[in-house]
Amino acid sequence: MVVRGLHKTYPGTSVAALSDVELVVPRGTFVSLIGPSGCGKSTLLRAVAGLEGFDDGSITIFGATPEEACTAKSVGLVPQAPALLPWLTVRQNVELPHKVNRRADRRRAERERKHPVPSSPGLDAFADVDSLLDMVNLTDAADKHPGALSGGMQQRVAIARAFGLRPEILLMDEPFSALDEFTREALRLQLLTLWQRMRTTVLFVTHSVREAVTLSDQVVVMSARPGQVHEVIDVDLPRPRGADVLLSPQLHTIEDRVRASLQGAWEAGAAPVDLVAG
Ligand SMILES: Nc1ncnc2c1ncn2[C@@H]1O[C@H](COP(=O)(O)OP(=O)(O)OP(=O)(O)O)[C@@H](O)[C@H]1O
Repeated sequence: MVVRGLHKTYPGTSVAALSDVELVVPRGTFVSLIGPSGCGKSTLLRAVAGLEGFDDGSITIFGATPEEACTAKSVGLVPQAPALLPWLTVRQNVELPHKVNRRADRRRAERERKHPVPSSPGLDAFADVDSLLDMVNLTDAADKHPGALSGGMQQRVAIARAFGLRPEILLMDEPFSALDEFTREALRLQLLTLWQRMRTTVLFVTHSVREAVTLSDQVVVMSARPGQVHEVIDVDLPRPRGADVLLSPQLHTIEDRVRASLQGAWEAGAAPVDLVAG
């Protein structure tokens, strides 16, 4: 996925939400977006999803425009609040998109024949709902309705459903932000395990440095006013990332680099553009 020179100013505002944003998310990688509040992370994600127009620049999702990718159902979105259908069970919620869109399933199978996902020998197993539910520890809750689940469990259902559709790119907009820290940590590790099996291309918005570094191949630090890419930091930690990696000094060193970059990004955007001019 490639973003070139993206500009976006919301009607009625004077400062650009996004200005000259450049971003490359290589196929099969996990990339996080992090930055101060208001730097345009959600705007960028929504533009990639085809939900938000932009004034200038381009977005190409493995050869398609966001609108084409949306029509082809090759973009997945996991929002902050899991959008589950309350009258369906967990299993039915995960199965539903396959039932209503068999054509997208066929397109996906064709795409995966052309671009086999690396290091995913067990990928086919995850097309089946039982394996997906098992991966997110929801086997025992398969026949329950969302109302009977905790917030963390509901978000796991949404994540299983999104990965099960195997989109070309999965956009995740702070999916754990409403959860307590303990649940968040557990879900982060489950997402890490799931992703390491599936290798779906992911663009992930977060406010958590720990989350970004633990999960990602690259962390994109954004600055605000206007929203721009401040720095791209490679997370060259080995995968799979087990306890040895997650507790390693290297991980803490990268976290410190991201924190320093965030400080620089905050300082870069701290003086509002219109005040600087005055
Ligand atoms: N619908 C809108 N109309 C006008 N301005 C908007 C709209 N949506 C967002 N903005 C502005 O665009 C800028 C970027 O907002 P956006 O929500 O993308 O930032 P963000 O980095 O996702 O913020 P946060 O981390 O707080 O979720 C902000 O200045 C915000 O006020």
